[in-house]
Amino acid sequence: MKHKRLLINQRDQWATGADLGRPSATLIADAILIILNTKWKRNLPPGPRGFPLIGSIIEMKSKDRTEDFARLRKQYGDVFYIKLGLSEFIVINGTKALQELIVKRADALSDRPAFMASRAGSTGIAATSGDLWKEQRTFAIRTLRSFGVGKRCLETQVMDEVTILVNEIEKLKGSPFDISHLLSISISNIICSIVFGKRFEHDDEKFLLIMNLVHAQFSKTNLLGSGFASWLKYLPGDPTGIKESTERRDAIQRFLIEQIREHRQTFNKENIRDYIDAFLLEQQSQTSSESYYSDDQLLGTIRNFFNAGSDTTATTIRWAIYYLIRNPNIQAKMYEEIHTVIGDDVCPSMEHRKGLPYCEAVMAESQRLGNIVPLSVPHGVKYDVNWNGYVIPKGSTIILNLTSVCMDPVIFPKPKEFKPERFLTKDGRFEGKTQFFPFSLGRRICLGESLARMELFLFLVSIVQRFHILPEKEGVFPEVDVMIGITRSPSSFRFRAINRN
Ligand code: HEM
Repeated sequence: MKHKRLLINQRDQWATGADLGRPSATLIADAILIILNTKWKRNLPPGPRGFPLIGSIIEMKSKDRTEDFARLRKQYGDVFYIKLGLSEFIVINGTKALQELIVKRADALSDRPAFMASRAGSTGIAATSGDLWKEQRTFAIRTLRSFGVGKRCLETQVMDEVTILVNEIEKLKGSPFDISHLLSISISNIICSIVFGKRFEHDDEKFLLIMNLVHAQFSKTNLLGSGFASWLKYLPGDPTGIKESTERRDAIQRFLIEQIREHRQTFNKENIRDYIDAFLLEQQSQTSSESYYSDDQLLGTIRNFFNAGSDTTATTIRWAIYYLIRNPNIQAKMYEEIHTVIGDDVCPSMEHRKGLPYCEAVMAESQRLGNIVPLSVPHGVKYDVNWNGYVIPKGSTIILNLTSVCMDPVIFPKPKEFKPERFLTKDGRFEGKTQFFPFSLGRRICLGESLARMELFLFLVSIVQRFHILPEKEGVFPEVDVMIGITRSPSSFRFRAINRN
């Protein structure tokens, strides 16, 4: 009702302006009215009025888009329309609207917007749409599963990396350090083993450089900016960071091309070692020249796995460590549970998960408050969708405001506080709230979710089992700046890890 009333108000205002027919009205004013009336006739969801060419760019006042969207949501409701530059966006807020649109209207709202496809060269899984995306996603899920993803057998591989990480931390003998590099190499090694069939050492300078580029790609890339202001790349300088982002992407790509070349040289169809081999085998079996299994497609897909599979999980664990240092009582409670259920000498395994509801709650709360992918990844609209009397227009870009869920005070009272208990029932069982989607929802839901959940559990529980994690200086809690790109990540911070024995 609220939306409808607002829309009627807007219509009234616009109609009044048009009816006045002031003789002094300039050509530009006429053009504005035509554009505004066009919006009205299309029956779009309510939203700020905007100006020709720039749309409502002036509404984007904060460094953090989610703050702008929260303000606009209060004004226009859960689903609002905003034009930024020449591009049209529909921002979806709150559990109910996200489920109604992204899940129930999945057929129309599961594409990617055209600007993403052109940025990523229309290859891979994350930026593609239609039959190509469906085929590649299905192949990816099947193949990842055949290499253990979603199964218990992957646990040994993850635990090998956990053990190496814990030993590296041990070598520091409690002196302050920043875990970012160690963690990203450990986490990345898991997806590298599945995709390239190899892992990298913690002191491998070349690989560390690539990891830094991946982190910068996620924490600095302004995906929305490139959606509505791609023309800025033609201006001198690099006002939106698009050029820098493209350079990073090319450097990562050179590393990946090297991996593919090595695989081609040693490929043996009788011994399929990893994802690249599985793809090459499929490529050979394809007879049509229109095959979806092109070289570019292989590169695009492994770029998705390598990027998405490395940084997101490592960032989540860094948030969790940050919250545990700042909340010593919660850390103590988490350790107590691990100590009681697993003990200090047995390695954690996925089997322990059910017996560790408090640890589960700490992880869920770290994902919620860390809010790693605040606006998910934009979706595209395949055809006009009618929703609550409005039209979600074909060709517009959908923003899934996942922050509106993580920070919803009705689902999560006092949302800015770190309170794992909110994920526990009265009798202490873990209750993963169904209205909470850190991995997004609908057909595009993260395809690495089960791998990420396994990594989060085994890494975090192992770290807390072995070490008491403390601030760099006794009694001075770390403070971080929040870096917002595709992901929301903490700036680097140092802490001490003291062996509990
Ligand atoms: C805590 C860790 C992770 C989080 C929070 C996360 C979150 C997300 C989100 C929000 C999306 C966008 C979904 C949408 O478009 O609506 C996504 C997509 C994706 N994720 Fe993850 N992710 C994580 C880990 C991983 C891992 C480990 C992999 C490795 C396989 C992965 C692979 C992908 C891929 C390939 C897509 C694109 C899916 C598609 O477009 O069909 N992610 N992820």
